[in-house]
Amino acid sequence: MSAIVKEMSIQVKPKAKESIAKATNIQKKDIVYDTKELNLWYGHTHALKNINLEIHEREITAIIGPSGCGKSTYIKTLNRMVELVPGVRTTGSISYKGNNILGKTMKVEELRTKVGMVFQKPNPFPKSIYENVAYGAKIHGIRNKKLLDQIVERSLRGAYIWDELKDRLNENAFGLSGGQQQRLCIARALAIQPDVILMDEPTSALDPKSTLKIEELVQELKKDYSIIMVTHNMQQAARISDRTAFFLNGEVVEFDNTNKIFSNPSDKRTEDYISGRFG
Ligand SMILES: Nc1ncnc2c1ncn2[C@@H]1O[C@H](COP(=O)(O)OP(=O)(O)OP(=O)(O)O)[C@@H](O)[C@H]1O
Repeated sequence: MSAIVKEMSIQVKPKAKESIAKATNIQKKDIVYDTKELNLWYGHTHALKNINLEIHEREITAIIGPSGCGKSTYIKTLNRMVELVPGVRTTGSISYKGNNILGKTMKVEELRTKVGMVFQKPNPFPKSIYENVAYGAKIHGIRNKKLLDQIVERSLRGAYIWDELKDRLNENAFGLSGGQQQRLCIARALAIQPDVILMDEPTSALDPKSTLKIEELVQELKKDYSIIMVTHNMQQAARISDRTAFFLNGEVVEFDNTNKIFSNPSDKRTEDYISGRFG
């Protein structure tokens, strides 16, 4: 086992034996997304190849792998955002709570009310803090001020940023720090009361202190939400996720409990990647 794998396993230890036992015994939870034989092409580029993955509810699933291996493409299929790219074609199925979201009968708007998304760079709207969080509710027709106030407070509390922002609700969101903006974006995602939160490298633009806050927040959120997080930061995946999928060249090389992936991966390519031998 390489030094980095060892170092990572030290981080996921502290009770190596116990954690491996836990790894093989991870609690059985319901499946939120069941992806079967998913293939995706951007024109002639075969970006996802025969993906089979089960995402479990109220867990953090990390998606890791080198640049260009299909991580973002995969999570963007889960809310069908990938279709915004012209010329995208898919085969296979992704079942969300039993319904194939790639099927013709799936109502995309309905799906997106269940699936919030947080991006790499915080992307607040050029509006007040309040308006940022109330936005989703307003476009769903909610006009009642009292109800909107409640949604804003509940969502900011959910993102653990209410105390910091409660006296600044009418200020422009652009005046917040990067870390605060990202937590505001998480609050905005929570405001639509989703089941699932997709996160595409949510901390890559943040300093270590803000990163830590987001990681703590994400761990709190998994009590109520299923979270799928793309990350380039393997220590982060090891620290906070329950399961990890390692993608390479559009394929899933290995998908397992995070403790197992980082302490005793089954595939040599996984070990090489987490040891820093490539990528
Ligand atoms: N809009 C697009 N049009 C054409 N090809 C695309 C598009 N988006 C991604 N691709 C291609 O699909 C493949 C997977 O890209 P994707 O962005 O999903 O990878 P990634 O693992 O998220 O990469 P990174 O870690 O660099 O963000 C790459 O070959 C990429 O060039």
